[in-house]
Amino acid sequence: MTSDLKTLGWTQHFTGQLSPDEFETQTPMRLAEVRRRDVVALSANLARHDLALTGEHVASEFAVGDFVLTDGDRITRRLDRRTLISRKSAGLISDTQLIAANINTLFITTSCNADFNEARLERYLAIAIEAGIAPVIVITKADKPEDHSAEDYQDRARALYRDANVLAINAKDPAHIAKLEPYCGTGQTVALVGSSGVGKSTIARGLTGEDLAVGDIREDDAKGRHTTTARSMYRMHAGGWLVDTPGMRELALHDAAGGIDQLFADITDLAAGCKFSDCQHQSEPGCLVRTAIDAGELDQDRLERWRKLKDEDARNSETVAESRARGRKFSKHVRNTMKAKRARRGED
Ligand SMILES: Nc1nc2c(ncn2[C@@H]2O[C@H](COP(=O)(O)OP(=O)(O)OP(=O)(O)O)[C@@H](O)[C@H]2O)c(=O)[nH]1
Ligand SMILES: [Zn+2]
Repeated sequence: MTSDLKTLGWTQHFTGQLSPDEFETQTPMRLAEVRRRDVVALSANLARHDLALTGEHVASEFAVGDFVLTDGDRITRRLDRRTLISRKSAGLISDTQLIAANINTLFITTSCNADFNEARLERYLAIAIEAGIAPVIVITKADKPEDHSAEDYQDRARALYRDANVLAINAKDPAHIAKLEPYCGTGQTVALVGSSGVGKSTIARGLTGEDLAVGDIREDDAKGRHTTTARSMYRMHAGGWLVDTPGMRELALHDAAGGIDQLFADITDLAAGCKFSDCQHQSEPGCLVRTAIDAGELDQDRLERWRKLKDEDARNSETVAESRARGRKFSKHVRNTMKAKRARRGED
Protein backbone atom coordinates (compact mmCIF):
# COMPACT_ATOMS: atom_id res chain seq x y z
CA MET A 1 0.00 0.00 0.00
CA THR A 2 2.60 2.53 1.07
CA SER A 3 4.79 2.33 -2.03
CA ASP A 4 2.10 3.84 -4.30
CA LEU A 5 1.33 6.42 -1.68
CA LYS A 6 4.89 7.75 -2.04
CA THR A 7 3.75 9.41 -5.26
CA LEU A 8 1.40 11.50 -3.14
CA GLY A 9 4.21 12.55 -0.79
CA TRP A 10 3.54 9.90 1.85
CA THR A 11 6.49 9.05 4.10
CA GLN A 12 7.36 7.05 7.19
CA HIS A 13 6.18 10.07 9.21
CA PHE A 14 2.61 9.17 8.23
CA THR A 15 2.89 5.37 8.28
CA GLY A 16 4.06 5.65 11.87
CA GLN A 17 0.77 7.26 12.90
CA LEU A 18 -1.45 4.36 11.80
CA SER A 19 -2.70 1.76 14.23
CA PRO A 20 -2.66 -1.83 12.95
CA ASP A 21 -6.43 -1.65 12.69
CA GLU A 22 -6.36 1.59 10.68
CA PHE A 23 -3.68 0.05 8.48
CA GLU A 24 -6.14 -2.72 7.57
CA THR A 25 -9.37 -0.79 7.26
CA GLN A 26 -8.62 2.81 6.27
CA THR A 27 -7.63 4.40 2.98
CA PRO A 28 -5.10 7.24 3.21
CA MET A 29 -5.68 10.18 0.86
CA ARG A 30 -4.20 13.62 0.34
CA LEU A 31 -6.36 16.72 0.18
CA ALA A 32 -6.07 18.58 -3.12
CA GLU A 33 -8.89 21.05 -2.53
CA VAL A 34 -10.66 22.22 0.60
CA ARG A 35 -14.07 23.77 0.12
CA ARG A 36 -16.70 24.91 2.54
CA ARG A 37 -18.68 21.69 2.71
CA ASP A 38 -16.51 19.12 0.99
CA VAL A 39 -12.96 18.32 0.00
CA VAL A 40 -11.34 16.73 -3.03
CA ALA A 41 -8.90 14.04 -1.99
CA LEU A 42 -6.41 12.08 -4.06
CA SER A 43 -5.92 8.38 -3.41
CA ALA A 44 -2.74 6.44 -4.11
CA ASN A 45 -3.76 5.75 -7.72
CA LEU A 46 -4.30 9.54 -8.11
CA ALA A 47 -8.08 9.17 -8.49
CA ARG A 48 -10.03 12.19 -7.23
CA HIS A 49 -12.62 11.63 -4.52
CA ASP A 50 -15.26 14.12 -3.45
CA LEU A 51 -15.67 13.72 0.30
CA ALA A 52 -18.44 15.56 2.12
CA LEU A 53 -17.50 17.21 5.39
CA THR A 54 -19.90 15.75 7.91
CA GLY A 55 -20.15 15.18 11.60
CA GLU A 56 -17.42 16.73 13.66
CA HIS A 57 -15.30 17.80 10.68
CA VAL A 58 -15.30 21.40 9.44
CA ALA A 59 -13.38 22.90 6.53
CA SER A 60 -11.30 25.23 8.70
CA GLU A 61 -9.40 22.34 10.30
CA PHE A 62 -8.04 21.07 6.96
CA ALA A 63 -5.42 22.46 4.61
CA VAL A 64 -4.56 21.60 1.05
CA GLY A 65 -1.75 19.04 1.26
CA ASP A 66 -3.10 17.35 4.40
CA PHE A 67 -3.06 13.58 4.65
CA VAL A 68 -6.25 12.03 5.99
CA LEU A 69 -7.60 8.57 6.63
CA THR A 70 -10.92 7.77 5.00
CA ASP A 71 -13.43 4.95 5.00
CA GLY A 72 -13.88 5.56 1.29
CA ASP A 73 -16.69 8.11 1.64
CA ARG A 74 -15.79 10.15 4.64
CA ILE A 75 -12.73 11.44 6.46
CA THR A 76 -12.16 9.53 9.67
CA ARG A 77 -9.00 11.25 10.85
CA ARG A 78 -6.41 13.83 9.82
CA LEU A 79 -2.78 12.80 10.24
CA ASP A 80 -0.17 14.97 11.95
CA ARG A 81 1.54 17.29 9.53
CA ARG A 82 5.21 17.55 8.72
CA THR A 83 4.86 21.28 8.02
CA LEU A 84 2.08 23.85 8.01
CA ILE A 85 1.70 27.35 6.59
CA SER A 86 -1.07 29.49 8.04
CA ARG A 87 -2.08 33.10 8.25
CA LYS A 88 -4.14 35.23 10.56
CA SER A 89 -7.34 36.04 8.75
CA ALA A 90 -8.22 39.65 8.27
CA GLY A 91 -10.99 41.04 10.42
CA LEU A 92 -11.50 42.15 13.94
CA ILE A 93 -11.32 38.76 15.55
CA SER A 94 -8.04 37.12 14.83
CA ASP A 95 -8.38 33.64 13.53
CA THR A 96 -5.82 31.35 12.02
CA GLN A 97 -6.45 30.19 8.48
CA LEU A 98 -4.61 27.15 7.21
CA ILE A 99 -2.96 27.72 3.84
CA ALA A 100 -1.03 24.55 3.01
CA ALA A 101 0.29 21.46 4.74
CA ASN A 102 3.22 19.12 4.21
CA ILE A 103 5.24 21.41 1.94
CA ASN A 104 8.92 20.43 1.65
CA THR A 105 10.35 23.40 -0.23
CA LEU A 106 9.28 27.02 -0.55
CA PHE A 107 10.48 28.81 -3.69
CA ILE A 108 10.82 32.40 -2.53
CA THR A 109 10.65 34.28 -5.80
CA THR A 110 11.95 37.73 -6.72
CA SER A 111 13.55 39.27 -9.81
CA CYS A 112 16.85 40.90 -10.85
CA ASN A 113 15.26 44.35 -10.66
CA ALA A 114 13.55 46.78 -8.28
CA ASP A 115 11.38 43.97 -6.87
CA PHE A 116 14.46 42.63 -5.07
CA ASN A 117 13.99 43.62 -1.46
CA GLU A 118 15.97 42.18 1.44
CA ALA A 119 13.25 42.81 4.02
CA ARG A 120 10.62 41.02 1.96
CA LEU A 121 12.91 38.04 1.37
CA GLU A 122 13.69 37.87 5.08
CA ARG A 123 9.98 37.85 5.89
CA TYR A 124 9.41 34.84 3.60
CA LEU A 125 12.56 33.16 4.92
CA ALA A 126 11.31 33.53 8.50
CA ILE A 127 7.93 32.04 7.53
CA ALA A 128 9.61 29.04 5.88
CA ILE A 129 12.08 28.46 8.73
CA GLU A 130 9.33 28.73 11.34
CA ALA A 131 7.28 26.14 9.45
CA GLY A 132 10.26 23.79 9.04
CA ILE A 133 10.20 24.17 5.25
CA ALA A 134 13.44 24.41 3.24
CA PRO A 135 13.65 27.84 1.61
CA VAL A 136 15.10 28.29 -1.89
CA ILE A 137 15.48 31.85 -3.17
CA VAL A 138 14.73 32.00 -6.90
CA ILE A 139 15.73 35.24 -8.63
CA THR A 140 14.08 35.46 -12.07
CA LYS A 141 14.82 37.72 -15.03
CA ALA A 142 18.53 36.88 -14.84
CA ASP A 143 18.45 37.31 -18.64
CA LYS A 144 17.69 41.03 -18.26
CA PRO A 145 19.02 42.23 -14.91
CA GLU A 146 18.44 45.89 -14.07
CA ASP A 147 20.86 48.17 -12.13
CA HIS A 148 23.11 45.31 -10.95
CA SER A 149 24.38 42.05 -12.37
CA ALA A 150 22.51 38.79 -11.71
CA GLU A 151 25.56 37.66 -9.66
CA ASP A 152 25.23 40.76 -7.43
CA TYR A 153 21.60 39.93 -6.73
CA GLN A 154 22.58 36.35 -5.95
CA ASP A 155 25.28 37.50 -3.52
CA ARG A 156 22.86 39.80 -1.74
CA ALA A 157 20.37 36.95 -1.37
CA ARG A 158 23.06 34.57 -0.08
CA ALA A 159 24.01 37.05 2.63
CA LEU A 160 20.51 36.79 4.13
CA TYR A 161 20.59 33.17 5.31
CA ARG A 162 23.44 30.74 5.01
CA ASP A 163 21.20 27.69 4.73
CA ALA A 164 19.09 28.98 1.83
CA ASN A 165 19.98 27.89 -1.68
CA VAL A 166 19.94 30.75 -4.16
CA LEU A 167 19.32 30.43 -7.91
CA ALA A 168 19.24 33.15 -10.56
CA ILE A 169 17.27 32.01 -13.62
CA ASN A 170 15.44 33.00 -16.74
CA ALA A 171 12.05 31.51 -15.90
CA LYS A 172 11.14 31.36 -19.57
CA ASP A 173 14.04 29.04 -20.40
CA PRO A 174 13.30 25.31 -19.84
CA ALA A 175 17.03 24.65 -19.24
CA HIS A 176 16.87 27.07 -16.28
CA ILE A 177 13.61 25.61 -14.96
CA ALA A 178 15.50 22.30 -14.84
CA LYS A 179 17.66 23.82 -12.07
CA LEU A 180 14.57 23.77 -9.83
CA GLU A 181 13.75 20.14 -10.57
CA PRO A 182 16.02 18.60 -7.91
CA TYR A 183 13.48 19.98 -5.40
CA CYS A 184 10.49 18.76 -7.39
CA GLY A 185 10.94 14.99 -7.68
CA THR A 186 8.52 12.24 -6.68
CA GLY A 187 7.39 12.58 -3.07
CA GLN A 188 8.29 16.29 -2.90
CA THR A 189 5.79 19.12 -2.46
CA VAL A 190 6.71 22.72 -3.24
CA ALA A 191 5.03 26.13 -3.18
CA LEU A 192 5.83 29.52 -4.71
CA VAL A 193 5.65 32.89 -2.98
CA GLY A 194 6.62 36.33 -4.19
CA SER A 195 5.17 39.59 -5.44
CA SER A 196 2.99 39.98 -8.48
CA GLY A 197 4.92 39.90 -11.73
CA VAL A 198 8.08 38.18 -10.52
CA GLY A 199 7.38 35.08 -12.62
CA LYS A 200 5.56 32.64 -10.33
CA SER A 201 3.09 31.64 -13.05
CA THR A 202 5.92 31.32 -15.55
CA ILE A 203 7.86 29.01 -13.21
CA ALA A 204 4.71 27.01 -12.43
CA ARG A 205 4.02 26.57 -16.13
CA GLY A 206 7.60 25.42 -16.64
CA LEU A 207 7.35 22.88 -13.81
CA THR A 208 3.86 21.53 -14.55
CA GLY A 209 3.07 22.38 -18.17
CA GLU A 210 -0.13 24.00 -16.92
CA ASP A 211 -1.47 27.44 -16.21
CA LEU A 212 -2.41 27.92 -12.57
CA ALA A 213 -6.05 28.71 -12.05
CA VAL A 214 -6.10 30.79 -8.91
CA GLY A 215 -9.55 31.73 -7.73
CA ASP A 216 -11.46 31.11 -10.92
CA ILE A 217 -14.14 28.70 -9.74
CA ARG A 218 -17.03 30.03 -7.71
CA GLU A 219 -19.14 28.17 -5.25
CA ASP A 220 -22.21 29.40 -3.38
CA ASP A 221 -22.17 28.88 0.34
CA ALA A 222 -25.24 28.33 2.52
CA LYS A 223 -25.91 32.05 2.84
CA GLY A 224 -25.78 32.56 -0.91
CA ARG A 225 -22.44 34.35 -0.79
CA HIS A 226 -19.83 33.47 -3.34
CA THR A 227 -16.71 31.83 -2.08
CA THR A 228 -13.80 31.35 -4.38
CA THR A 229 -12.22 27.98 -4.73
CA ALA A 230 -9.80 26.67 -7.28
CA ARG A 231 -7.61 23.77 -8.05
CA SER A 232 -4.66 23.93 -5.72
CA MET A 233 -2.37 20.89 -6.27
CA TYR A 234 -0.59 20.44 -9.57
CA ARG A 235 1.53 17.49 -10.60
CA MET A 236 5.00 18.51 -11.75
CA HIS A 237 6.90 16.93 -14.66
CA ALA A 238 9.58 15.84 -12.18
CA GLY A 239 7.00 13.79 -10.23
CA GLY A 240 6.28 15.99 -7.21
CA TRP A 241 3.43 18.40 -6.41
CA LEU A 242 3.12 22.15 -6.64
CA VAL A 243 0.64 23.66 -4.21
CA ASP A 244 -0.85 27.01 -5.13
CA THR A 245 -3.69 28.30 -2.98
CA PRO A 246 -4.99 31.86 -3.15
CA GLY A 247 -3.83 32.48 0.43
CA MET A 248 -0.27 31.49 -0.46
CA ARG A 249 0.07 34.75 -2.38
CA GLU A 250 -0.91 36.89 0.58
CA LEU A 251 1.21 35.33 3.30
CA ALA A 252 1.93 37.55 6.25
CA LEU A 253 4.24 36.94 9.14
CA HIS A 254 2.82 35.78 12.46
CA ASP A 255 3.97 33.68 15.39
CA ALA A 256 7.41 33.27 13.83
CA ALA A 257 9.72 34.34 16.65
CA GLY A 258 11.69 31.09 16.41
CA GLY A 259 12.08 31.43 12.65
CA ILE A 260 13.29 35.02 13.02
CA ASP A 261 15.83 34.02 15.68
CA GLN A 262 17.20 31.29 13.44
CA LEU A 263 17.28 33.52 10.36
CA PHE A 264 19.12 36.24 12.27
CA ALA A 265 21.37 33.84 14.18
CA ASP A 266 24.31 36.20 13.52
CA ILE A 267 22.57 38.87 15.62
CA THR A 268 20.91 36.65 18.21
CA ASP A 269 24.24 34.88 18.89
CA LEU A 270 25.93 38.22 19.51
CA ALA A 271 23.02 39.53 21.59
CA ALA A 272 23.31 36.51 23.90
CA GLY A 273 26.71 37.85 24.96
CA CYS A 274 25.64 41.46 25.63
CA LYS A 275 26.26 42.60 29.21
CA PHE A 276 22.58 43.30 29.90
CA SER A 277 20.10 40.56 29.15
CA ASP A 278 17.53 43.17 28.03
CA CYS A 279 20.11 45.07 25.93
CA GLN A 280 18.46 47.14 23.18
CA HIS A 281 21.77 47.36 21.29
CA GLN A 282 21.55 51.15 21.22
CA SER A 283 24.35 52.58 23.36
CA GLU A 284 24.52 50.24 26.34
CA PRO A 285 27.96 49.36 27.65
CA GLY A 286 29.14 45.85 26.90
CA CYS A 287 26.93 45.51 23.81
CA LEU A 288 28.44 42.95 21.45
CA VAL A 289 26.01 43.85 18.67
CA ARG A 290 27.21 47.47 18.61
CA THR A 291 30.80 46.29 18.82
CA ALA A 292 30.27 44.10 15.74
CA ILE A 293 28.66 46.98 13.83
CA ASP A 294 31.51 49.35 14.76
CA ALA A 295 34.02 46.72 13.62
CA GLY A 296 32.20 46.43 10.27
CA GLU A 297 31.30 42.80 10.94
CA LEU A 298 27.56 43.36 11.09
CA ASP A 299 25.47 45.52 8.79
CA GLN A 300 23.49 48.30 10.50
CA ASP A 301 20.69 47.84 7.92
CA ARG A 302 20.38 44.18 8.84
CA LEU A 303 20.03 45.08 12.52
CA GLU A 304 17.24 47.50 11.66
CA ARG A 305 15.45 44.99 9.43
CA TRP A 306 15.66 42.46 12.29
CA ARG A 307 14.02 44.95 14.67
CA LYS A 308 11.24 45.74 12.19
CA LEU A 309 10.55 42.08 11.47
CA LYS A 310 10.34 41.28 15.19
CA ASP A 311 7.91 44.18 15.67
CA GLU A 312 5.80 43.04 12.74
CA ASP A 313 5.72 39.50 14.11
CA ALA A 314 4.73 40.68 17.58
CA ARG A 315 1.94 42.87 16.18
CA ASN A 316 0.59 40.02 14.04
CA SER A 317 0.87 37.45 16.81
CA GLU A 318 -1.47 39.07 19.28
CA THR A 319 -3.68 36.64 21.10
CA VAL A 320 -7.35 36.27 20.35
CA ALA A 321 -8.10 38.02 23.66
CA GLU A 322 -5.94 41.00 22.70
CA SER A 323 -7.49 41.09 19.29
CA ARG A 324 -11.03 40.90 20.68
CA ALA A 325 -10.29 43.76 23.06
CA ARG A 326 -9.06 45.78 20.10
CA GLY A 327 -12.18 44.69 18.17
CA ARG A 328 -14.52 45.85 20.94
CA LYS A 329 -12.78 49.20 21.09
CA PHE A 330 -13.10 49.48 17.33
CA SER A 331 -16.84 48.61 17.29
CA LYS A 332 -17.44 51.23 19.94
CA HIS A 333 -15.54 53.73 17.85
CA VAL A 334 -17.64 52.82 14.77
CA ARG A 335 -20.90 53.12 16.76
CA ASN A 336 -19.88 56.52 18.08
CA THR A 337 -18.83 57.74 14.67
CA MET A 338 -22.11 56.59 13.08
CA LYS A 339 -24.07 58.25 15.87
CA ALA A 340 -22.18 61.50 15.37
CA LYS A 341 -22.83 61.31 11.59
CA ARG A 342 -26.54 60.72 12.10
CA ALA A 343 -26.66 63.57 14.58
CA ARG A 344 -25.02 65.88 12.03
CA ARG A 345 -27.62 64.83 9.44
CA GLY A 346 -30.32 65.47 12.01
CA GLU A 347 -31.51 61.84 12.00
CA ASP A 348 -31.35 61.30 15.74
N1 LIG B 1 12.73 37.91 -19.56
C1 LIG B 1 12.10 37.28 -18.55
N2 LIG B 1 10.78 37.48 -18.35
C2 LIG B 1 10.20 36.84 -17.34
C3 LIG B 1 10.91 35.99 -16.46
N3 LIG B 1 10.04 35.51 -15.52
C4 LIG B 1 8.84 36.05 -15.82
N4 LIG B 1 8.93 36.85 -16.91
C5 LIG B 1 7.84 37.64 -17.50
O1 LIG B 1 7.33 38.51 -16.49
C6 LIG B 1 5.91 38.67 -16.61
C7 LIG B 1 5.22 38.29 -15.30
O2 LIG B 1 5.41 36.90 -15.06
P1 LIG B 1 4.31 36.01 -14.30
O3 LIG B 1 4.81 34.61 -14.36
O4 LIG B 1 2.95 36.28 -14.82
O5 LIG B 1 4.42 36.61 -12.84
P2 LIG B 1 3.60 36.17 -11.52
O6 LIG B 1 4.57 36.19 -10.41
O7 LIG B 1 2.89 34.91 -11.76
O8 LIG B 1 2.58 37.33 -11.35
P3 LIG B 1 1.10 37.28 -10.65
O9 LIG B 1 0.30 36.30 -11.45
O10 LIG B 1 0.61 38.69 -10.80
O11 LIG B 1 1.32 36.88 -9.22
C8 LIG B 1 5.51 37.78 -17.79
O12 LIG B 1 5.43 38.60 -18.94
C9 LIG B 1 6.65 36.80 -17.91
O13 LIG B 1 6.79 36.32 -19.23
C10 LIG B 1 12.31 35.81 -16.69
O14 LIG B 1 13.02 35.10 -15.97
N5 LIG B 1 12.85 36.48 -17.75
ZN1 LIG C 1 23.47 44.64 22.89
